[in-house]
Amino acid sequence: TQSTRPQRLLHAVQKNATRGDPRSVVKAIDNFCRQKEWAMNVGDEKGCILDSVVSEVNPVTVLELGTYCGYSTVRIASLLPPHAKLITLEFNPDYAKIARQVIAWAGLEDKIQLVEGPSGEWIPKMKEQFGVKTFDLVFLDHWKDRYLPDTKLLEDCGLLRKGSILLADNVICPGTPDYLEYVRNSPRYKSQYFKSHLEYTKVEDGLEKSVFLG
Ligand SMILES: C[S@@+](CC[C@H](N)C(=O)[O-])C[C@H]1O[C@@H](n2cnc3c(N)ncnc32)[C@H](O)[C@@H]1O
Ligand SMILES: O=C(c1ccccc1)c1ccc(O)c(O)c1[N+](=O)[O-]
Ligand SMILES: [Mg+2]
Repeated sequence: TQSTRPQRLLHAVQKNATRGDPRSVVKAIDNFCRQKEWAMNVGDEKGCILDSVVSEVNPVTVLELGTYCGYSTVRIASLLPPHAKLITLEFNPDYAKIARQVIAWAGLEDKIQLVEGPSGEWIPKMKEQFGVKTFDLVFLDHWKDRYLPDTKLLEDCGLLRKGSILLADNVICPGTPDYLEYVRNSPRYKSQYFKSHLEYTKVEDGLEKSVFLG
């Protein structure tokens, strides 16, 4: 039977990356996506911006919306301090299955909790199920029409505190116009755009970093 792209991406990790070495996993995926098959990981160019924001925030609690194969999950978790935790949400079981194996290859199971299911259902359960008070950093990278409703849900569930950072991928391509309008015009956020390119291409894209002001 024909393999899927996530399966081929996982095989490229198992073939080319060193077990327990997260940066080699990131490198192997970027090489696979540049040389063999494009895939919707945040990628190496926007990934460097992601790295700098993660290092600056030094978060203890991170929420990622949209795991896919775990590329950005591993990239973020590899920069977290010892007792920090990253919760990542993925509602496609086939993608989740691959991501668990990529995360295991990187040796980051202890820092990452992959939760299978839709963000709209799981965000309201964060406090009771995972003992989360608030998130220091949220990486939004799931379907683009969910960025705004899930941001409002995070606010309503009291999961953001003064200084929480939202970092959103793809605000230009494919684009998240309603989200962008909200975080750029709401008095409750201070936003900044980081110009870049759609992963593995020359098409313009960028990340929007928004600080919740409480
Ligand atoms: C662009 S991919 C994530 C890429 C990943 N962040 C990276 O950079 O490696 C988007 C993922 O979000 C998942 N997704 C979309 N909407 C979702 C939702 N409401 N809840 C959970 N997962 C969702 C999709 O199944 C898909 O795997
Ligand atoms: O929506 C797409 C998309 C649309 C059409 C074909 C392939 C992907 C996409 C493209 C780049 C991204 O960084 C990304 O996060 C996504 N996504 O699905 O969430
Ligand atoms: Mg993206």
